[in-house]
Amino acid sequence: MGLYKNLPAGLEVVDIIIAGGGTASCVIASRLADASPELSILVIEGGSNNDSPTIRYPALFLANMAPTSTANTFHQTVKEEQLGGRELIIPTGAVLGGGSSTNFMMYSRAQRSDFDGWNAAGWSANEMLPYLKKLETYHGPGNKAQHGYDGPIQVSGGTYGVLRSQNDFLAAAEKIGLPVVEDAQNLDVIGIQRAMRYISPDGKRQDAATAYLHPRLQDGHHRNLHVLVEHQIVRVLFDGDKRAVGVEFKANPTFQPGDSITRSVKAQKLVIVSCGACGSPAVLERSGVGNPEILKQVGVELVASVPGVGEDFEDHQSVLYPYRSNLNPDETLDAMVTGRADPMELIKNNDKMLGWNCLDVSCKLRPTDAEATALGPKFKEAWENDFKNKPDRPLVLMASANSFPGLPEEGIPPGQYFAISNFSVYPYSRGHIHITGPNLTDPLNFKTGFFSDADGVDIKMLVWAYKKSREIVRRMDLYRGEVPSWHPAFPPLSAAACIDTDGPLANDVQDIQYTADDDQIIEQWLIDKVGTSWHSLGTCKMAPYDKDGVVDTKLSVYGTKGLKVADLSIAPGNVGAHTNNTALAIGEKAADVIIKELGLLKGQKTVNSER
Ligand SMILES: Cc1cc2nc3c(=O)[nH]c(=O)nc-3n(C[C@H](O)[C@H](O)[C@H](O)COP(=O)(O)OP(=O)(O)OC[C@H]3O[C@@H](n4cnc5c(N)ncnc54)[C@H](O)[C@@H]3O)c2cc1C
Repeated sequence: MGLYKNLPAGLEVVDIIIAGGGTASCVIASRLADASPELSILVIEGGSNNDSPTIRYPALFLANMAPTSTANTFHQTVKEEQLGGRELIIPTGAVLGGGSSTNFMMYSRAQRSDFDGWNAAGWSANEMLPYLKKLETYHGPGNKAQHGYDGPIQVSGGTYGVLRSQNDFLAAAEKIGLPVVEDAQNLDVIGIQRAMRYISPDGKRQDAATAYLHPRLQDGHHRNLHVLVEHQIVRVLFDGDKRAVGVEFKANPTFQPGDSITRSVKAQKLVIVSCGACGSPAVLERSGVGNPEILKQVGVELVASVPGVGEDFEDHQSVLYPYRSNLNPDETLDAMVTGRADPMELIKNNDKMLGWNCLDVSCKLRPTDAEATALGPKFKEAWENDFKNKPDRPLVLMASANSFPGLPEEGIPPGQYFAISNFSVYPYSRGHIHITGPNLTDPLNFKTGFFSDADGVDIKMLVWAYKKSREIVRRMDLYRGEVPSWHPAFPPLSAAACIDTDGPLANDVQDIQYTADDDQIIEQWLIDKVGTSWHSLGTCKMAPYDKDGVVDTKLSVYGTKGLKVADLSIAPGNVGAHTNNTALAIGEKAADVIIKELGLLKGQKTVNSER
């Protein structure tokens, strides 16, 4: 099997090197290996193999968020002045399969206007839909023409779900006029649906390493596909013609502390950087590709002046709100999260709850015109420019989770909780991520820029989301009040004050009337609490060079030869979705682009050659 912890002899020269072994990378490596058995491919992943129960069993996903976990990298930002000087922690996947191995498994696809808005030849929604279908075997409801039924990634409800809380949420949302739909993942529709997940019908996580790479590493038909784990890319190597000819890499000291040797491997045809939106800019900059001024400051010799590298960082900006409930212990993940249940026992008993991520409802929502107007003139202007005439564009995504949204060390009071996550999907704020030195150990200069938009529109998105989500929850039968320390601290006499109730509210629940003071309290709360949705993108944009672009529509890096970037960093605009699906689709599309460029078709069909 071609999976190694140390590079074996004989692999000093390959055809293609893929730097990073995450979501998009696993797709690209697998499709290229299918296209040509002669093509030698080496994936170099900084993290370990993904053979851990906390990855395989969906219900254990929060274990990967513990600060001691090696499955994620916990990037630290600079002090963000607009957030009261807070330093944020932004986790990204750091294991074979990348984010797809550690994410929360919410199945969610971008909207039609997202791909169309990228304005990139070959990447429109109609051109991307075949890739979205190719990657999945869909077990959910909806129009069959818009889903795939024989792809590597199984999308299903998994082995567990709580119908009572799903029905309760849907009914409460309908009471306030929100649209409930079968399938909000068909590119065109928004609304509230029973969640589908990257979980197989028999309850296993569907990460890209498990679904794409491992079967090929084991089937005996892909002998030229090689994967080196536990090694980090230092930089890409170029010849005098600015052609990428290989990479320098080192053992990751977390896994192999005694080895500090810098090694190199050569690529005869192509180097593909696929280290994610928080990793790819650093690899390019250490290689001499980036803004000349930044590279000069950090002592890296310039190879290609590409000022867009590391700019325009975007994420979805998020806050989670827990509520008390009358849910039963077998209706939440709280026992597992607090350590009251032993995961090893559940595994031994093949417990169905293991095939559950506790996120049962998924929502893509937008305000009415009147609600948009009530959020102030600047918000109204943004609404009219960017949302009003694009009815497929949600303002926020919301999900309901049957669990307390924290780790045991955060002191969860005993009980059964559910939580609402709210995040904005098209924020106006931008951040950046750059190196501060030429070495892997040099810290990053990373700023999310959350809530830094000049017109203060981003914060209003989350004000609207908070109020709307509370109105849904207050109409649910299982609602027993807010967990006050996790909600804005409204004064006790405010109509918005948190409550503790023994039963559901009476039938004729009226909307809370928030005062100007209440609104201010919400905004301050958001400044104090806003964090990541783990959906980083846009730092090596596919855009014209003079618009901060880093790659062209064939994913080739400007000013270089034989070098591509292929991961979520290339997304030139945000998506109204959790981002895993878009990363997988970028992988599928990138593979087709490369297969055609290298002339590997030999009678096989790529998606677009079928059209
Ligand atoms: C905690 C969390 C929860 C999420 N929840 C969801 C969800 O429920 N649904 C959803 O749709 N999306 C979710 N996402 C987002 C989604 O998983 C990511 O957008 C997606 O995985 C990004 O794919 P990528 O290929 O761009 O990068 P990644 O998958 O992050 O891959 C990058 C890879 O490069 C490696 N790497 C980085 N630097 C180096 C280096 N120097 N050398 C070698 N290797 C390197 C990393 O270890 C990683 O494996 C979540 C993400 C996280 C982190």
